Amino acid sequence: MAKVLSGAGLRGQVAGKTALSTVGKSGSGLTYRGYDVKDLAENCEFEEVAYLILKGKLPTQDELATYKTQLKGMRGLPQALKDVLERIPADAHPMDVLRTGCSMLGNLEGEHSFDMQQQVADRMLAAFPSIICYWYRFSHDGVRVDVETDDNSIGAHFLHLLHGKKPSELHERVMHVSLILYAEHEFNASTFTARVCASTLSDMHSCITGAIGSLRGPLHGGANEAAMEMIERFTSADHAEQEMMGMLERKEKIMGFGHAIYSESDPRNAIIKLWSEKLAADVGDTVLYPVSVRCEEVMWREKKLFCNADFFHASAYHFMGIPTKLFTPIFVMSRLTGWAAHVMEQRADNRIIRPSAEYVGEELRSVTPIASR
Ligand SMILES: CC(=O)SCCNC(=O)CCNC(=O)[C@H](O)C(C)(C)COP(=O)(O)OP(=O)(O)OC[C@H]1O[C@@H](n2cnc3c(N)ncnc32)[C@H](O)[C@@H]1OP(=O)(O)O
Ligand SMILES: O=C([O-])CC(=O)C(=O)O
Repeated sequence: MAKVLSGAGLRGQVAGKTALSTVGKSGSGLTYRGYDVKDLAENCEFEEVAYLILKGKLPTQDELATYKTQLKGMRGLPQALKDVLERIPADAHPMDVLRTGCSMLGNLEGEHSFDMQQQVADRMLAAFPSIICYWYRFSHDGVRVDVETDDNSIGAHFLHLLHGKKPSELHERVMHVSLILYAEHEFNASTFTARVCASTLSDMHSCITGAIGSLRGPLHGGANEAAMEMIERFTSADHAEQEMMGMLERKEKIMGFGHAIYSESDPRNAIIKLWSEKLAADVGDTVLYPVSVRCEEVMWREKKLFCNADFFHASAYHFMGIPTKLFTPIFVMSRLTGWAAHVMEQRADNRIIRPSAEYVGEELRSVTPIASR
């Protein structure tokens, strides 16, 4: 059954054109520049997909090697940015840290001309894991990490900085898959934020800073953290079922379920679920994965609501030892590619985005002098 795409929230309204992705249109559900996300997640590294999204085609072996070398060389952070990160308290939300980090980078290395847009996007792609881990390790462990690692991928760079050691092959592969799944999703709220900002001919850092703010909310990217906070309260699958039934009765919103566009499933879920299962076996988990599966069963049985991309990401990240509050920043490290490509697409065929509002306020009236009010 197709989802009714109308009503509030601009649902179902075409707000522009894109050649970047299709959501819920083709049989496969999600495509990036014509490639099925499942195909990409099975056969590619994240850097190949970033190249596809940002530069328009899948790279050759040589192009990929050059791109990865280029990104590796851009991992360092200017001292002024490190100084700012060191002043942000440990109890700040990491999404706020990234928002500030991105904005500060824009002050230090601004996009002075749109000719710089590719280079600016690549720089952010390389620097965001450094920003988040530099702050996290300094504020939590008192360590000033050397962010210029020689890791072969963005995911490995992130895990290495976070844990102080190179990740296993399994963890590096899961990071590739996760970053691929989160990379691009048409006119979702954060991407639309970036495009609105781009439509004023603003700079890339402003567009991305705004998008980070939109992604932070629990109805969007923040749902993976909210899902984790929920599932870790459940001690068994039966306990999960009992609690979920109560939440549904109380008409509470359950994070990690439902979608604005998809009607029956989110194609990213089956992929990350499989990796979560592998990671559960790897760490010998007997609680969190069965709890997650039961949540999925209950929500479908009771409400015909399905897991979106965020739900099984929660357990997968947890099994890799990633602290919950860093879940949504990983989403940023990936979606940055989609945001930046949408900014470029908007700029290439721009008209300022300025919709109209239906006025529901007072009729015209005159001002009563202040002494008589
Ligand atoms: C990567 C991502 O950003 S994916 C989305 C991540 N967000 C979440 O997981 C948050 C939880 N989910 C939600 O809040 C919603 O499903 C959204 C924001 C994703 C989509 O919102 P909408 O398009 O407005 O949802 P939709 O129109 O399908 O809702 C239909 C009904 O199902 C309910 N519903 C939808 N999702 C949920 C949920 N997760 N838990 C409980 N009820 C839900 C709605 O409240 C609505 O009920 P109503 O008609 O009585 O008001
Ligand atoms: O498309 C949406 O509304 C939300 C989403 O799944 C995403 O941004 O990945």
